Amino acid sequence: MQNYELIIIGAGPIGLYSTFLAGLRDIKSLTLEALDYSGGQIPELYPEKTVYDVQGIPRINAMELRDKMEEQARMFGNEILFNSKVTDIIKTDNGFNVEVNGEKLYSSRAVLICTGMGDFTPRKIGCPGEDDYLNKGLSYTVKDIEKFKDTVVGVVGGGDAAIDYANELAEVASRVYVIHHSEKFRAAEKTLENARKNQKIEFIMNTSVSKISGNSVLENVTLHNVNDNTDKILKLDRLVIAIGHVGKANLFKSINLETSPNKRNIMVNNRFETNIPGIYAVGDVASIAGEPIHPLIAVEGGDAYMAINIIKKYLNPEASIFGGHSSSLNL
Ligand SMILES: Cc1cc2nc3c(=O)[nH]c(=O)nc-3n(C[C@H](O)[C@H](O)[C@H](O)COP(=O)(O)OP(=O)(O)OC[C@H]3O[C@@H](n4cnc5c(N)ncnc54)[C@H](O)[C@@H]3O)c2cc1C
Repeated sequence: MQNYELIIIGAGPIGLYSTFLAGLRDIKSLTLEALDYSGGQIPELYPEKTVYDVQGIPRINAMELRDKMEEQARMFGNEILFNSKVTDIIKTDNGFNVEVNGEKLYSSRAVLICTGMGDFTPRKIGCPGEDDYLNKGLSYTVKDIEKFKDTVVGVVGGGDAAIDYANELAEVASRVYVIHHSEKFRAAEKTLENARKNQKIEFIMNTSVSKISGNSVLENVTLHNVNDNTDKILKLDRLVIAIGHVGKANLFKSINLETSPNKRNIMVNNRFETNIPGIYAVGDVASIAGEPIHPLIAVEGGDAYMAINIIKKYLNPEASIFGGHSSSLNL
């Protein structure tokens, strides 16, 4: 069995930054990622978008940012393994055994959980036809925007992902319908305002999709108005269902990590410690002292910096909590 000081679970933005920071603090770490690429939500949910709110980078394509984060993560040679889904964490006398893909074991003294929103299982509507038209006009994300050129698209949802997608799709599609089951939105006000001003976007409120139909590809959706109980058919070329993901924070059966009431976040204190000594959590998966963290790369990157310094002190009580300024290094 291979031994490490620290095992980092997840190579999303925060797992990648934690990997770099572990190298910076001279911690022998292994990062385990379920997918066969890094970046978490970036490649899965918004590869084509521009990011504006990372310190010192006025604007950057999300995938370019991911590439730079992976380059930074590899700076000190800390290992990253893909296709390695952590399926269990088992407490031992000296730390933990970490089970990958149901069998292979690695051991470490500490574990940092950076599993974000989990393994990206999309939440389904659950209506007839949903499974039949997957990848035949129906998708849960927008990965290749060119495929939507000159099409009529329906976007289901009222959160950030749905309204972001509607704005993005309106740049290439001929018409975009936002189909939302209520009158209230969870999306950021500015994004919603932009969508409302866009002539190509039409909002269909208080409406759910009750059936998806077509021949070899998706052609129609049946819309059910939840207020007056009427149905109507809408002709579409494509449908994007963006109503969130089914995430469960603690998938590790041998340890009893404290989670939020909805089971989507792991509870940590302001030192990013979970209820199990030696196991830490940071990034979108963590909830600090019961409060949600701002789901932002810059904010959670700062948290990862703190967490790694705290882990350094846990691994070596003689070490200083502050590792010094990176500008003093001569790399
Ligand atoms: C549409 C959209 C736009 C956004 N725009 C911005 C923006 O402009 N600026 C900004 O700062 N933030 C933005 N965000 C938020 C930002 O992407 C997240 O805050 C960030 O991705 C959180 O990183 P993370 O590493 O905690 O989690 P994630 O990105 O969710 O990554 C978690 C990783 O862990 C892996 N994983 C999960 N379970 C396991 C397991 N058991 N074993 C191994 N690996 C596992 C997953 O495969 C994934 O790669 C946006 C998010 C969305 C959805």
